[in-house]
Order: sequence, then C-alpha cells, then structure tokens
Amino acid sequence: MNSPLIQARGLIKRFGDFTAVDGIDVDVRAGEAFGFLGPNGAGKSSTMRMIGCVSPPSEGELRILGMDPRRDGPRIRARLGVCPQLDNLDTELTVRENLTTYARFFGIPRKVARARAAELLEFVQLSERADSKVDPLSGGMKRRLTIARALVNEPDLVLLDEPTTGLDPQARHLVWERLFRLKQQGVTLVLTTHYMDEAEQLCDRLVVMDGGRIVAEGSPRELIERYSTREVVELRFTTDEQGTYAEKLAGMADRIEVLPDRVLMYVADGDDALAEVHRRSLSPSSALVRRSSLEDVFLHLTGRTLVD
Ligand SMILES: Nc1ncnc2c1ncn2[C@@H]1O[C@H](COP(=O)(O)OP(=O)(O)OP(=O)(O)O)[C@@H](O)[C@H]1O
Repeated sequence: MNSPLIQARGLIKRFGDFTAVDGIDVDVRAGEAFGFLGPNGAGKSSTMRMIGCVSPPSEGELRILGMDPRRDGPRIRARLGVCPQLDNLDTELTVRENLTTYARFFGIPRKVARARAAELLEFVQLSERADSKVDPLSGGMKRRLTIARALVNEPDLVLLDEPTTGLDPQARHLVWERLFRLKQQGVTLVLTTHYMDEAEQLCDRLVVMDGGRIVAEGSPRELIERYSTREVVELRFTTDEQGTYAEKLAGMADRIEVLPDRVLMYVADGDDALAEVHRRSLSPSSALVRRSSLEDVFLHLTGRTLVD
C-alpha cells in the first residue's frame, strides 16, 4: 500500500488558449496532509477539480487511488470526500438532513446514515444544531457542516478547497483543530490555501504554486530552511525613503526585501541585527523580530507577497 493516492506527471489544464495548470508533478501518500499553497489564480482550484474528477486534464498523467479519472471517475468519486471552495449546502434541509440526504447518493442505508450523521455532527461540534436549518448558521458552522458532509462516505481521501477562506480567526482555528484531528486519525487530506499560516499549521508537505507551475516543494520547515533565513527583522521608517534605508542595511543581512510599507532583513539572529540597526542610528519608527514563515519563502521565490 505504498503507492501514492494521487500521482500526477506533467499535468496540464488549459481553458482555450490559457494554461491554468502548466505541467505539474505531484505525489500524495496515504495518511499525509498535503497542501497546494499559492496566490489567487495560481491554478490550485483547477488542480483540485482535476483530482476531484470533475474537470478532465488537458494533458499529462493523473492517477487517483490507483485509477484513471478519465475512465474511472464515478468509482474514484465514490471514495473521495470533497469540501468545495464555496459551501453548497442544501438550505431547504436541516443540518442533519444535509448529511443523511447526501449519504443516500452513496447508497448508504438510512439507519447507518442516521448513526453516521450523529457521529459526524458530534465531531464537528454541531449536534445541538442538528434540527435547525442551514441559513441561520454562522460561516464557520457551515464550513464545519460541509466538512462533515465530505466525511459521510468514509472517504480514503478528503479534498478541501480553501477550507477557511472568509472565516474570522476564531472560526478558522476551530476548523483547523477539527482538520488536525482528522489528520491524527490517519485520514489523507489534500487542501488548497493562500494562507501561509494555514499551510504551516496543517500540511506535512506542500507545493508552492505560482502561475500554474510548482515553484517549490517540501515540508513547511524544509521550505523555510531552504529558501529563507532563521529570522526576519521587519522595519518601518517614517519617511517614504525605504529604498534609501534598504541600501544602508544591505551589508547587515543575508538578503533585504523592500515592500511598500516595510523593509525586511533576512538574518540568522534578529536581535543582533536590530541592535546593529540601532547602533548605526538608522531609527526605524517600528521594528519587529520574528521567525521566517512560508510567506518569506513565497516572497523569495516570486518577488511577491502571497496575499496582495
Ligand atoms: N473555467 C475556466 N475558464 C477559463 N479560465 C479559468 C477557468 N477556471 C479557472 N480559470 C483561470 O485559471 C487560472 C487559475 O484559476 P484557479 O481557480 O485554478 O486558481 P486558484 O489558484 O485556485 O485561485 P483562487 O484562489 O482564486 O481560486 C485563473 O487565471 C482563472 O481565471
């Protein structure tokens, strides 16, 4: 059972003349949480839709659970759990009915479906809302219900397209916590996100996508080690002359990035570097020392920030 659950080689998706996914190679192994990280338009959803067998690849090889989506779409889909980018819950039905009705599509007997719905509602902390309609639920509750629905058929592979986009911080943390539990139970998760903190929290391994291509691959820690320094000093100056200051800082860091609102110094030891900044009387209006993140990796690889 060591063969990957998802294997893509030279996978391409075109829409007319436009290439949304431009020849990517991906292996997802059983039990891991795998992420596609990238900004809007990077090609993440197009990739997920091919993996979900709802959008045929234009070119390249794709195998899901050892099968070919072009031939075995329905058999593959029966073993997938899908949480789409936008919740498409049935607003006419109650919370519980959203699960039991969905279970019928998989031919799950009514009694089993009811028991499973109760278990899943417990898991996503919605038992108390079982008989309420979907509309009055908060965004976070709807997301959790969509996740529960994706688990109704006890899938081998769960696909989550931007699981926490649009949620407030507290609701995001609750979703992360549930997904983390799933991961602990050995469920294979594949998710897309443009939040680097989400990728860092949840993903064992990820690919960074930009413009339809994979620009880096590894665990969050490996990527940070490979493409960034241990620490970053963020400096803001009162004048608009960040560029001038950046020149003065150049020799004091491994790398300098000048953003519209701040200058980033990439260094091994942030406190040392900041002390040197003050010694040279460069007087930033604010300064912050932090660990490198996937955001820094993305900036290094593409010259842009993830969320513009
Ligand atoms: N059905 C379609 N027809 C034409 N172009 C499309 C279609 N679907 C996606 N695209 C284009 O393909 C590119 C990649 O889109 P995709 O949705 O895969 O990106 P993404 O990384 O998931 O970004 P987002 O976070 O915005 O969903 C975008 O430029 C998008 O406009």
